[in-house]
Amino acid sequence: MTTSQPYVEVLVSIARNSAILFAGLAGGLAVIAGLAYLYLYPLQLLRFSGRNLPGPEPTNLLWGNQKEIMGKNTGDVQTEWFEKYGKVMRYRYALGAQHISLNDPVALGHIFQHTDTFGKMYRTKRILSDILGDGLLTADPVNHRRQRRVLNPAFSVTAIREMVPDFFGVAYKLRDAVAAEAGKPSLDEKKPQEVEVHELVSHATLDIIGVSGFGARDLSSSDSALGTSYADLLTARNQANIFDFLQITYPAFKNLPTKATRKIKDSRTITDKLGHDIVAERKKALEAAGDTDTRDMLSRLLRANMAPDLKPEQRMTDDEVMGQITTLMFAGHETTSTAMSWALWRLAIHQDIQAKLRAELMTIDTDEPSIDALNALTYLEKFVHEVLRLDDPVALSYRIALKDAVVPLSAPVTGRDGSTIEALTVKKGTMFHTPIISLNRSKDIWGDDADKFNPDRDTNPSTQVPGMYGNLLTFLSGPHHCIGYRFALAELKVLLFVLVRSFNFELPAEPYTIVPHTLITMRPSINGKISMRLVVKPVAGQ
Ligand code: HEM
Repeated sequence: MTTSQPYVEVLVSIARNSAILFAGLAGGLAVIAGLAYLYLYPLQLLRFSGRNLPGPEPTNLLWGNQKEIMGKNTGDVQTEWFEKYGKVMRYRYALGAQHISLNDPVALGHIFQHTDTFGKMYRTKRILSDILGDGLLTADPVNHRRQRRVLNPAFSVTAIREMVPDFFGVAYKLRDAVAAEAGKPSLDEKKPQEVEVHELVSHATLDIIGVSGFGARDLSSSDSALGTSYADLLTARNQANIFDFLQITYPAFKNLPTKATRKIKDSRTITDKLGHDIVAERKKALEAAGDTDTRDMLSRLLRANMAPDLKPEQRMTDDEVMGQITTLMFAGHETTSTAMSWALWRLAIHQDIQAKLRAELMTIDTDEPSIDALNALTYLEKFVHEVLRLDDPVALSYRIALKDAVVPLSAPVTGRDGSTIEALTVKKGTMFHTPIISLNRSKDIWGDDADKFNPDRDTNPSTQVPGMYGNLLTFLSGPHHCIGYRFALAELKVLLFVLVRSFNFELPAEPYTIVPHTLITMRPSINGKISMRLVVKPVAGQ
């Protein structure tokens, strides 16, 4: 026996044990991978009620079709798929999630109408309620009905008519800000000065919601504590990372203190405190004899909430009232600034349309027409409609079946197995992906030139769409339809009236690629940064 023999034995034994360990690990991993595969694909598919529907095959086991969806502008890939597979299809999201996606007006109308059967998804509500609190966007169906009833008078035709002078006040400030930027010398002498219009418009829409929403002037100013804490909330939301998404999807990650959640929590504390002060102050103003400045939405809401004929159980709590402040800022600010920026972009591309619109606006002989006078301008109405059709700021919505249900269809579809599907029978938990923008761009509804920007098109197509406005789903339909749609239309018209009479909007000499960047709204972006830069020239004689 040599002295090296024990070492050899030890080495052989280590190698044997390592091999066993390695085989064990590899086996364990194979079992996990097998279970993951079963979970990600066959099990999810088996449980899914839309498995017989046509649709694209998943291109990746883990991500399903999500990479193709994320790789294009929102709604574009779905629009292509609807043309290929029909108005009702299924596709797969990350981690095996199966979605039914619809472009059928009858099915969409049914889903948006029946809010007790088809609700908002938990994760969407969770993102929003962390930021906004207990407002209309996040309320469950029973509280939603109660809140909506109290809020309705604040959005009536009369209420909007009375708010329009405040819209003009902000619009003329915006005009001055645009003129100041346009008048600055260009940093590059070969190019005319460009104006960052999205930022300026965004300040204006925040100021409009501040003053018309709750009598708070200059929300966009850095001196406004509420405006600043709200801006911090949005920044934190935009900085959310993979851990934040895990928190939303999997409750186990709920208490993980990420940078974004900490920032949201801190800003919420400030926003809540300021919101409380605003509510207390508006209540006091309402109770004070002779108070006349109560045309803002919060005052109207409080008045409706304090009405003697409203039963105590129908009233909103103070927290709910406060939740409406952030909800209105959020729902009413980014949406309209996005629509307005895309409107200016369309004008810059189509100089003929801009000239025609300006000619109509110039026929008005006052600087502050009433909303009725603006509504009588037919080309302005057609232009706004076309922007809201093609450049719809809220391009997508989601719903989940809260119970087993049957969804009617406008026409039968052929299943993968060749059978005819007259109506969709879905199980509780089925997720619906509803790309609003695809219906707005549907060739079946708007004709072969549906992709073309054409304000002169007939806004009354033969297929009726169950939307609140102009056969579009832009403001959705049913009990959750946008409560602010009249407000938004009036605001867009006032801003266009002031800006287009004052300036000509043009594309930069070397146009940038401006693409929609979707995070709830489809804001314009240049090279990944939210932005829209245009050349702005004063209109002669103005
Ligand atoms: C062009 C501008 C706007 C667009 C495209 C738009 C679009 C929408 C859409 C699609 C929804 C439904 C979301 C869903 O349930 O999935 C919605 C809801 C809502 N919008 Fe708007 N909106 C706009 C402007 C406004 C304005 C100006 C306000 C307030 C002043 C506002 C307040 C709200 C509120 C509070 C809700 C929740 C309604 C509910 O669930 O009952 N929106 N909006």
